[in-house]
Amino acid sequence: MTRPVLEARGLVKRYGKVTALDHCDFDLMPGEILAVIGDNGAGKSTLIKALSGAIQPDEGEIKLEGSPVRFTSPNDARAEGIETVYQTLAMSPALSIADNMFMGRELRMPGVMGQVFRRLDRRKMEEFSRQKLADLGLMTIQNINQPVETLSGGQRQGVAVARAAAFGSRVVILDEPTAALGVKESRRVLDLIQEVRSRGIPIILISHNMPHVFEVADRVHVHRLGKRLCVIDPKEHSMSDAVAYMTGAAVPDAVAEPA
Ligand SMILES: Nc1ncnc2c1ncn2[C@@H]1O[C@H](COP(=O)(O)OP(=O)(O)OP(=O)(O)O)[C@@H](O)[C@H]1O
Repeated sequence: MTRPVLEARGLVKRYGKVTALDHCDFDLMPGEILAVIGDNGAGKSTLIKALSGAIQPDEGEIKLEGSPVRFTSPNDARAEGIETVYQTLAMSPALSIADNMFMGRELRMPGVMGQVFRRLDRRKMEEFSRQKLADLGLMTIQNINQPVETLSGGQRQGVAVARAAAFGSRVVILDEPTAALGVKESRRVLDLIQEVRSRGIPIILISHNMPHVFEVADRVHVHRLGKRLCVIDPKEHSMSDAVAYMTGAAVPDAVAEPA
């Protein structure tokens, strides 16, 4: 049996009287795009926040490649190769694309200039960013020193996904990456997601957009009332099945377990 890259058992997260996660299980298999779908307030964002260290669950266990982990911040998860693009993009609009790519892990100049004077190695950072954006086919961005605020919504989303793909050596998590994007821009982001998967990096995709989910996902985790209701194969279920499961209009007859 293949071991999950990232797994969780019995996650519980309470906010006062609200139980956002109610003994939630989760499995992400190697090299897959796993979509997480569910109604508003079902607990999807809370789940990925727990997996990415943005919040700490009250109960339950998370394992990365079989070993228990306890992330106390997103930086802990990033250090383990788990990169997340949250719904709020967390970009600095006035800074350049290159600066945004590196936020929090800037490259310093070698020797005294870097160690004592903390001078950034801008040339290296720009070169790296240019290469990563080119690798992902983001050729529409002309100038790596362009402030992020001058980019279109789709290009910004592209930079955020490229940043996650560049540093997410184990897992890339995307919370609603195509929300608020036009048709063309969404297409670009969906292509990027598939490009990341083709490099062997598994992706968790949270989305309300069923056509997008059914186009790219290998498996679909249906989340309802704070827990995983079932995992379905999008080739064997229709979009209306998925919507019926997540809203409670129908109950799945078999719960598909990970391979
Ligand atoms: N910081 C918080 N404080 C209080 N309640 C919270 C907090 N974060 C989430 N919740 C509650 O937990 C529940 C799950 O929220 P969550 O954002 O995880 O749902 P979701 O499935 O991502 O929803 P959506 O699709 O609307 O983004 C909701 O009832 C929400 O109000």
